[in-house]
Amino acid sequence: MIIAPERRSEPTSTDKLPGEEGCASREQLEQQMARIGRIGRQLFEVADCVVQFKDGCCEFPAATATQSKAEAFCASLPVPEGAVVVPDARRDAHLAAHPAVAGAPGIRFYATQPLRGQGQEVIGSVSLVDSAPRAFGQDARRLLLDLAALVERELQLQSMSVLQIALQKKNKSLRRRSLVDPLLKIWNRAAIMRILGIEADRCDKQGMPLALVVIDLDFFKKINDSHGHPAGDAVLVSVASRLRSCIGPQEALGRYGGEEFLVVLPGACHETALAVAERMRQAVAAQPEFIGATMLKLSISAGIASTVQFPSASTEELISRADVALYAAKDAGRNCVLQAMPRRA
Ligand SMILES: Nc1nc2c(ncn2[C@@H]2O[C@H](COP(=O)(O)OP(=O)(O)OP(=O)(O)O)[C@@H](O)[C@H]2O)c(=O)[nH]1
Repeated sequence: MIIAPERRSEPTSTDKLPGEEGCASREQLEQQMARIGRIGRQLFEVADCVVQFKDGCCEFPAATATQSKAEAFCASLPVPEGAVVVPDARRDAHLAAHPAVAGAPGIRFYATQPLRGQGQEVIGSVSLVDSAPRAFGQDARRLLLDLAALVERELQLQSMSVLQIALQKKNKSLRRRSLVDPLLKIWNRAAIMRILGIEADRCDKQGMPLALVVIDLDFFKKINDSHGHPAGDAVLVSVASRLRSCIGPQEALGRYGGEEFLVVLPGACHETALAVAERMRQAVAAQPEFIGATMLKLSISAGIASTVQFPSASTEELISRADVALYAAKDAGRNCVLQAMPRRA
């Protein structure tokens, strides 16, 4: 499915395509971890429940400047490979001399459960800290294991979100590539036709006119023949950019064929379309193009058709009417704009 982007005139990398919503952020993860901390505190009736991660293990900060005393205490200890329970830190050979145990804030109880990544590697821990010693039986140990599993599950969801963001980015870039002409950076034929269809429906429903302009570069073959295809490409790029500068954000410019362009002007009657096409003609003719030291005078011919003149015409018929006008402009000597005329009965 081709999706018509919101900005019609100039497809840029900032154009938002539908379905490009964001995913879970680091801020969301921090909120989830804070929630786990609250659950842990309530569940175990401890002063603190700290979730922390080893450096580089996830988006969550390993340590912050604003960490609490309990967080600083947990961060100062190595993350163990298995569960550790210290009912009274004063009686623990490793912790008794720790400044946060020997001095303020006087930590007594400490229990920690490692968090594991999908490869079973230890990536962090969930720890309980309290200022009173306490017993920590099998049920409590089981519950702490469950809490750790909950955190691990949240992290898995987060990494899936990160994957999803990467896929969305890739998808967006693929979609963009399928809509934009790689050389001229304007809508390609499929995209401009899709835009024309959408705008024609919208204008019809809202009782607005719609006009289109078909444009062809004059004597382009000569440029290719005399200066080579790459020089011809450069001329096309410059012409596309000049044409694009003549339209507004709700109007669309696309490459209809080799050196043929289609401009969709929603809400425009044929006078407006004539003015736009004339502006484009002047923008191309006003300044010559240089290929090295060689100066090239460029010009375009254009044909216009609008639903004001052809109220019941399909989009295909409008294009074909504008095409006829374009060929009349070529016959009239080129470098001019003509509008399609309804046939006389
Ligand atoms: N360099 C380059 N040339 C292209 C591209 N697409 C189409 N062309 C060339 O555009 C030229 C179009 O030639 P013609 O259809 O004869 O038209 P023209 O020479 O512009 O003459 P008029 O339209 O009658 O004024 C052909 O030589 C194509 O090869 C492109 O992407 N790059």
